Amino acid sequence: MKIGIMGFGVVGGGVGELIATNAESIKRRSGEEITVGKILDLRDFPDSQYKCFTKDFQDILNDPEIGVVAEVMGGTKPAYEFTKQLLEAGKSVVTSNKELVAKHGTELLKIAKDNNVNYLFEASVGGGIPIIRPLYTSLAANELTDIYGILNGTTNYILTQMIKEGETFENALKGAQENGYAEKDPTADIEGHDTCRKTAILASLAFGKFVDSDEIPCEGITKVTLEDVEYAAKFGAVIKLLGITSRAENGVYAMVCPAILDSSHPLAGIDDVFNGIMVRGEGLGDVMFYGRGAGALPTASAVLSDIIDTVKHKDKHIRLGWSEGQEGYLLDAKTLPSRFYVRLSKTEAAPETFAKKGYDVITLDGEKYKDEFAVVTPEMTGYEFDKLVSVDGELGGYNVLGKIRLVAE
Ligand SMILES: NC(=O)C1=CN([C@@H]2O[C@H](COP(=O)(O)OP(=O)(O)OC[C@H]3O[C@@H](n4cnc5c(N)ncnc54)[C@H](OP(=O)(O)O)[C@@H]3O)[C@@H](O)[C@H]2O)C=CC1
Ligand SMILES: N[C@@H](CC=O)C(=O)O
Repeated sequence: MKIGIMGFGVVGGGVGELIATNAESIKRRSGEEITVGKILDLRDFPDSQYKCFTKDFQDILNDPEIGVVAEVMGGTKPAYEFTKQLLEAGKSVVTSNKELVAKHGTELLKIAKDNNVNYLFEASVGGGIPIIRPLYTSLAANELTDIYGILNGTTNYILTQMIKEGETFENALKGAQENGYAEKDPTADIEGHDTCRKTAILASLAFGKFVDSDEIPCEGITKVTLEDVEYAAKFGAVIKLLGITSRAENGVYAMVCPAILDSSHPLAGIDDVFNGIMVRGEGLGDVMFYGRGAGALPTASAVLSDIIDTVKHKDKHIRLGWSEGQEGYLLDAKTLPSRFYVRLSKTEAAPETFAKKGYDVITLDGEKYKDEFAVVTPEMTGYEFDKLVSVDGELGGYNVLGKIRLVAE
């Protein structure tokens, strides 16, 4: 089977490398030889081992020998149009492009079904971690209830570099970019949009109905400070960017936010570019998935697994997907109860007033911390917390310097 590759960047380059390096084992596992027929990219690659580059999409679309195409170019334009045309032309498409899957997955999966081909996206969540396929195969017998995930390699790498190596945010981000972890526009990583897209894909697949990533409440890591990290550590906890989704009787909850996790939490020890996904099911209990969440070869490994699957399922549509979304299906996450960490500047009054009200109070030693302290509120909804912290950023007359949700389970 000949494949096409659209986009020869970090992931596309990794796909090319893995196909060349593991040709024998890929042939053994898929049942036939897989070779690269054409590669679409805007740039030239004179030093590449491949000599089949084109700048014209029609060359891939109209090549009858190409049965599967890896769309690893990113973004929705022109990836959406290209994917649609390929599926309609009877070619399977595999992708790492979570933005496209989150936005147009429902339609593209339907087009794949109508044309008896496949649209697979294992690499779209968790980089090299197998998570998409387990959700619709190995775990298919379970009613899944909750998913908690560290889903973005870039932000987990940045947080780890800042906390463990004392690196600045800017330098840590630069490192993530140099390693090929970050999105073309890293705003998507650090502001949480990438985690949001992955959370939406997991929620749609696990609970069966489309969840729109644009509607998921989303906060990134840009407001997290090293001071917050130190208060969390004194409290026996760590800070991680989480994507969370849970099934309820009348819909699903989903949110993306920095979260304070007790250091005994299964996700607390996941550092660097690694991702971790905890899936909970009735009967099943908890299952953990762990591995490299970004980077050329880990992601290419997931893309290749989909290519092999499509080759093994030639002329057969793999049943996978979710139904259309529905107004009101995504429930209001602010109604969920939680404890909240708040960092406050100290004025003349003492933190004891909070202790008396049932708050945990955290103080840190040293000159740097003499004019501030932190509290952890009793459990309350997001709405109750919003009321507690006034619009001008005060809690009980103290200036709020930072606030982060605690995630207990
Ligand atoms: N990097 C990672 O670790 C992971 C990435 N992903 C996803 O995989 C996808 C690819 O990511 P990544 O490889 O990092 O991105 P890169 O930017 O490294 O690669 C994308 C490649 O596609 C090319 N390209 C873009 N638009 C076109 C076009 N219209 N026609 C032809 N070529 C085009 C780009 O060329 P040019 O550079 O000239 O724009 C570039 O060479 C994204 O959706 C990303 O979110 C998923 C998991 C992990
Ligand atoms: N930018 C993403 C790449 C993989 O999905 C990340 O850092 O996780």
